[in-house]
Amino acid sequence: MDIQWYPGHMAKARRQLRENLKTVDLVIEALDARAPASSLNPDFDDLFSHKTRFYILNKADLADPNITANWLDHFKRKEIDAVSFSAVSGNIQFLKKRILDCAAAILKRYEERGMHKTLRCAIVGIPNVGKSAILNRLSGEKKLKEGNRPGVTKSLQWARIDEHLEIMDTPGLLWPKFENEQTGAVVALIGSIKLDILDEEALAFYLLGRLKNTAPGLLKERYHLDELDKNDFELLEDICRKRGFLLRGGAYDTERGAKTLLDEFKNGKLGRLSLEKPEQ
Ligand SMILES: Nc1nc2c(ncn2[C@@H]2O[C@H](COP(=O)(O)OP(=O)(O)OP(=O)(O)O)[C@@H](O)[C@H]2O)c(=O)[nH]1
Repeated sequence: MDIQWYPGHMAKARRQLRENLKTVDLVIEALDARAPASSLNPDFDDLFSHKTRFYILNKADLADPNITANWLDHFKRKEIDAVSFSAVSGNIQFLKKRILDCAAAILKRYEERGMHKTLRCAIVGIPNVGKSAILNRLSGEKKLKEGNRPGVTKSLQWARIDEHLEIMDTPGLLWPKFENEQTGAVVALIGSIKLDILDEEALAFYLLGRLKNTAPGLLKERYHLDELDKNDFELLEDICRKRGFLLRGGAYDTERGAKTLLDEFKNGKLGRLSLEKPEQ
């Protein structure tokens, strides 16, 4: 798989974001807790080099909780303020407090100057990590459109959370070229690239290879597989057999099998799984 994915609207959104940065006190970077390394846009180091940054490892409900805890330790050691969260089930008051705590020094400076200023944040991240979902939870309203596919948010938009906090939602931003195939595959697996531009079967084989090693029990259980000691194509055929995915003439519909495996992983149907550990 040779993945290159940097559509024009992202370049435009990046430009607009840069132009609006003056009005932003704190940058909140939403990562996918299942893949904090690959969902960390390396371009942000340059874009936000002069800003205070705060990481939210979102979709923690889908990730392995022990591995997420290791990631939080990892960021703490690097002196990066980070929190794990689930926009589906997380405690929103806790998240709000952590954001305000992270910006305490900024707020103190405003106070010292006699300004009682609302904290202005931008929430940024690669597509589909849950930026709009987090914002909707924070504001207590479903103001912003969400969708389990990349590219739902198209423009910058401010949302007032309360008298202390305003947050700007931003379109998902990737970077022009993935440094290796693995990053591209992981970004695709968490749903941040439109899958129709990829070879879905190749991605499904990659996922099967990973799951065989990291979560054999969950894989067997979900697809009622008796044994995993086979090549990835045979495993995909086994999944098709168990699900009854057959083409006319009796051949296995591996395209459908691949699509199903990828969708079920993306939506957390296989259980709580992480694709990356900090020590890797
Ligand atoms: N399970 C789970 N699903 C989540 C969570 N946060 C968001 N989602 C789902 O993930 C999908 C993407 O969420 P969005 O809020 O649209 O993501 P986004 O980062 O704004 O996406 P773009 O507009 O493409 O940049 C939606 O289907 C959400 O309901 C979470 O913490 N847990």
